Amino acid sequence: MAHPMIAPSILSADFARLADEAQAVAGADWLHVDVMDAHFVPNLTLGLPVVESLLKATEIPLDCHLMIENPGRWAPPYAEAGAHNVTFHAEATDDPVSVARDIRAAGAKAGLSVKPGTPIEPYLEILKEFDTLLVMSVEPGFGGQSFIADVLDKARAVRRLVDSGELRLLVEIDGGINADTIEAAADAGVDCFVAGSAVYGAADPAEAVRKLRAQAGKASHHLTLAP
Ligand SMILES: O=C(CO)[C@H](O)[C@H](O)COP(=O)(O)O
Repeated sequence: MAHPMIAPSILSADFARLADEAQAVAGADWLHVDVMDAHFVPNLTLGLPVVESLLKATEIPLDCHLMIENPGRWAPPYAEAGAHNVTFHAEATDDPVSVARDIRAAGAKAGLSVKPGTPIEPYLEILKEFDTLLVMSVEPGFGGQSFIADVLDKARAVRRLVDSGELRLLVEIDGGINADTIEAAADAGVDCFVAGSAVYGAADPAEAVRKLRAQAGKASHHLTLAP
């Protein structure tokens, strides 16, 4: 049985010390990299050059979350650079399937993300083209926001399809994940938990990763897929 996966979000890290901040969470499953373009979301973070440098600085697989417009243009280079996952937003493109195929062809896992207000039903048919569904549990753009529990219905719906064998992908959640919220998300069938402030705001980020993973492991749902 695979363990619950924890993906610390570098949005809450010190951007001047990213290599050290990656080292500080050495036991994490993935390092979640928030790419924001100040258009799709009202914040600006980092882009491909920083991801290329991070790839040289850490062995942790990079989970690149593109909160950007025009992912068809910008997503494949992250895959070519060596990112493990390249996730883009359903709301940012009219043709998510071709973006997913381009990401996979460039050698990465493809992820689809949905904002809290975006229903999952219109996308269920195309999820077979993806390796990960990233359910946003805050409005994308900023760390440190409160968890929106309503989105767990989307995780439950997709988990049912995975458990019944109709889909094969990881369910990931991002936003407001901490000691108070992670068990509810795990119970809903989430496989991978992104946590920014709960990890990098802790005195010992590596210990925070271990504690969150142990807490998620207490939930009734058990993973069936390896990462
Ligand atoms: O994608 C994000 C925001 O758009 C971040 O990954 C997310 O909010 C993590 O931060 P926190 O755990 O503090 O909520």
